[in-house]
Amino acid sequence: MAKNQTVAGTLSTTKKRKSTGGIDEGKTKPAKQPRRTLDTFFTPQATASNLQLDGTIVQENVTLNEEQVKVLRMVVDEEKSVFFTGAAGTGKSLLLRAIISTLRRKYSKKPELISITASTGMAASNIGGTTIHAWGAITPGMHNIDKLISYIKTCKPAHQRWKTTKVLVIDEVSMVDGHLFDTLAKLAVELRKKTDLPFGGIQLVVTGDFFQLPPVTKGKTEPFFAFQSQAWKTCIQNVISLKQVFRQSDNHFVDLLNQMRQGEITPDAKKVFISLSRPLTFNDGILPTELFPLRSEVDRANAARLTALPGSSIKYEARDSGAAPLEKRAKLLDNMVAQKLLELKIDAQVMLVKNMDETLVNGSVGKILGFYTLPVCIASAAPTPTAEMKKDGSPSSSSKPRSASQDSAGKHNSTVRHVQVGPDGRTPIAYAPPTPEEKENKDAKTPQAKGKAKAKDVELYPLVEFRTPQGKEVALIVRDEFRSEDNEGKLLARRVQIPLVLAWAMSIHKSQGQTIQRVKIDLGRVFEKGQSYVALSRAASMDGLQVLRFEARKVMAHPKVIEWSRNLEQLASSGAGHGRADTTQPAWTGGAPLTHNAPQHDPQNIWRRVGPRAADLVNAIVGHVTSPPGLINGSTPEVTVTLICLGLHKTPAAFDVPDSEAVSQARRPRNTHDIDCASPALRLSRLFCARSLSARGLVEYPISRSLPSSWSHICCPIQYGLSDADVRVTASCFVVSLRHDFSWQFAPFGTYVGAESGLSKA
Ligand SMILES: Nc1ncnc2c1ncn2[C@@H]1O[C@H](COP(=O)(O)OP(=O)(O)OP(=O)(O)O)[C@@H](O)[C@H]1O
Repeated sequence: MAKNQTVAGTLSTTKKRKSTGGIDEGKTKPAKQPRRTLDTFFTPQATASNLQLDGTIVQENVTLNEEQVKVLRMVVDEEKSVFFTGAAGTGKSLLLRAIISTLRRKYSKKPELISITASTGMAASNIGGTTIHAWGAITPGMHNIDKLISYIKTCKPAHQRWKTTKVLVIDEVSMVDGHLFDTLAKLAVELRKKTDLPFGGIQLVVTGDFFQLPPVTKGKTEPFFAFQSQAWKTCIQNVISLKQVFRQSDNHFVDLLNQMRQGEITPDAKKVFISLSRPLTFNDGILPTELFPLRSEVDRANAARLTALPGSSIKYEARDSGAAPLEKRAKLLDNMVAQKLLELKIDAQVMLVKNMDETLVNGSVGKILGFYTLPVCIASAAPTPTAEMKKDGSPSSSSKPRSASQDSAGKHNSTVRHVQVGPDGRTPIAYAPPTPEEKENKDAKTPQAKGKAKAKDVELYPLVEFRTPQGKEVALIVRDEFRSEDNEGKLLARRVQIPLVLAWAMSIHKSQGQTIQRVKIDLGRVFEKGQSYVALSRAASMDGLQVLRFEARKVMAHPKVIEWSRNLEQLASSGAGHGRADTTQPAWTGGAPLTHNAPQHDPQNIWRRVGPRAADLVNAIVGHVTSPPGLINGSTPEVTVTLICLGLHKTPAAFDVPDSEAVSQARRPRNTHDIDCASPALRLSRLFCARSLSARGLVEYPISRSLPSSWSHICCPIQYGLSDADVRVTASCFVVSLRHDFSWQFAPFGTYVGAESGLSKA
C-alpha cells in the first residue's frame, strides 16, 4: 500500500539517527528542501511509536486499521484538533492509547505539553490521566470565569498546565457537560491570552461515544452534551467516525447493537433480545460476568458468590503510595480499577484488569485454581516454544519459562505464564507438599517470614486458569503497579495490587470500556439513556450473552444525540450501518464529485480562468461551492470552503490592509446573516493575504457569507516557506462537506500552482 510504503521508507532512514520520537523522526534533512505541494504537505510523516517494518502500526499487539491510522496521523503529524467517535468496540480506546504513546514520544523532551484527561476518574485512570476537573482546577458546577480564573491563578501547577499544554486529550467526552466544555474553552483563551485562537490554541484530542453514558445531571435535569456547546463548534475541526467494529465479529449482532444504540428496536430485534434470556451453559465452570445498573446490586452479587464458596479466603491489601496530598491521593486511588482490599478464594471467578499481551488482556476472565509461590510456578512453567534442547534432551540455557516480563537482570518480576498443572488440573507440577517440619513452621510460607527468603518468593499468589482465544492458560498473577501521574510524569498516586477483580458481577458504569466474553445482564433497574447499550455492547458474541428483564422501552437513546448523529452521518456516502460506512472519508471523496459538472466545475479550469490572483481564486472557489453536490434538499447545511495557500509572495495592492483589520473581520460572528457581504471575495483575500504574510501553521479564520441556500465560511490560509525566488501562488482546495455541527473534512481535489507566467497543476 502506498501509504505503508511511505511510512516504511521513513523508518529506514530512522536507523541512522537518534530517535526523537516525534514528527520529524526518520526524516533526514536534505540539503535543499524540494518544493512542497499540498499533496506532499499532507503526506503522513509521523512515526508511530510502534511502527512495524511493513509500515503498519501496532498497538498492544494489534495492528491499527486504516481509519485508526488516519486519525493518529491527523493528531500527530497534522496537529489537528479532532473528535473521533464510533460505536462501542470500534477501537476508540485502543486508538487513544496509541495516540498518547506516540505523542509522548513526539514530545518526550517536553512531557508537560501533553495533558491526558477524561470525564470520569475511572476513565482517566484507564489512560493514565486525571479528570478534566482536576486538571483544570475547576470546581464542578462553577462556570463563573472570573472566579475560576482567580482561583486557578492561586493554584500554581494548574495555572502552569493551562499555559503550557499544547495537546489536551479528553476521553469519554459523552460524560462531559456542555457548559463545562464552554467554560474550559473560555478559560483556555483567557489564561493563555490567545483570544484569536479556539481553545486558546490548544490542540484537542477528544473521543467518546455520545450514545453511551451521558453527563451526570441533578435530578431530572436534561443533559447538555458537549456537542451542544458553543465551544464545540469552533474548537473541533475534524470529526471522524470509526466504523469497523472489532469487538463483535457477527454482523447480525452488530446490526442489533446498532439498532439499540439508536434507541430504535425493530420487532424482530426485540424478539432476538428477549430470546437471549435463556441460561448460558458452559462446561468449563466459568460463569458469565453479571452486569447490573446499580452498584449495590453488584456488591451483593459478588459477596454472596464469594461467601457461598467453601474454604477460607486470602486477602490482599493494596500497597499505596504517591506524592499527592492525602485527600487527593485517596480519591485517585479510589478511582483505580485495582481494589484496596481484594479477597479471593479457590474457585473464585476473577477478571484481569491489566493487559499482559495479546492473549491475556484487560477483561480476560478466569477461575482461581489455588495460591502458590513465585518459585514454584516458575519451576512449573512450560518452556518457550523457541527453546532449544541440548543434545541430551535437557533444556538449554536459553530455554526459560515463559513470563509476561522480566526485569533487566533477567529476574522474574511479573506474572508467570503457562504454568503446567498436574493431573488434578490445579496443582503446579513443581509443587511439593510441605514436609511435616514446614507445616509446623507455617510462617515460612508467608510474606511475614523471617530469615533471608524474599517476601516476593514466599508470598502466595493466585494461580488462575484463564479462558483465552486459544483455549486455556494457567498463570500466576503477582502484584502489579497502577499509577496516576500528573502531566510532568510526577507520581501522584501508586497502588501495587494483584490486578484481578471478582468477576461474577460488575456495574454497567464500570463495565464501560470492557470487552466481556460471557456476560449476563439484568436490565431491570436501568435508569439512564445509553445504559442498556453500554451493557449489551460489552459482549463479544451473542453466544456469550444473556439478557434478563429486557424491555424495548428501556432501550433509550437521547433524542439530541440521535439528531446530532444523524447530521453527522447524513452525508456519509456509503450508508449509515454500524460497522459499514467510512466517514473518515469526506462525504464527497477524492474530488470526483466536485467535478461532476465539468468542465465549468473542473478546478483546473477555474484556475485557468481566474488566473493566479488570489482574490479571483477565492471568488471562483466560493462561487463554485454555492451549490455543491450532495446538499440535502430543504436543509441549510453549512458549507465550508477550505482554501489553503502555500506561499503568497507578491502582495497585490488590493490586499494591502493591516493585519489587525483582517483579523478583526475574521473574528466576526460566524453564521450570521448580518455580515456585510458586499465584497466577500475581497474580505477573504485580505484575510488570506494578511494571514499568509504573518502566520505559520494551519489556522482557521472563519468568515461568513450568506449564500442562497447555505452559508459559507472560510478559510485556512497557511504560509509555507517558499524561497524568495518563488514568485508563485500555490493554492489548493477544498472541501466542502458539511454538517450542522460544524465539523468539517478535507477533500482536496487539486493542488494548483500559479506563477505569473501561467498555471499548471502541481
Ligand atoms: N485495529 C484493531 N485490530 C484488532 N482489534 C482491535 C483493533 N482496535 C481495537 N481492537 C480491539 O477491539 C476491542 C474493542 O476496542 P476498544 O475497547 O478500544 O473499543 P472502544 O471503541 O473504545 O469501545 P467502547 O466504546 O465500548 O469503550 C478491544 O478488544 C481491542 O483490543
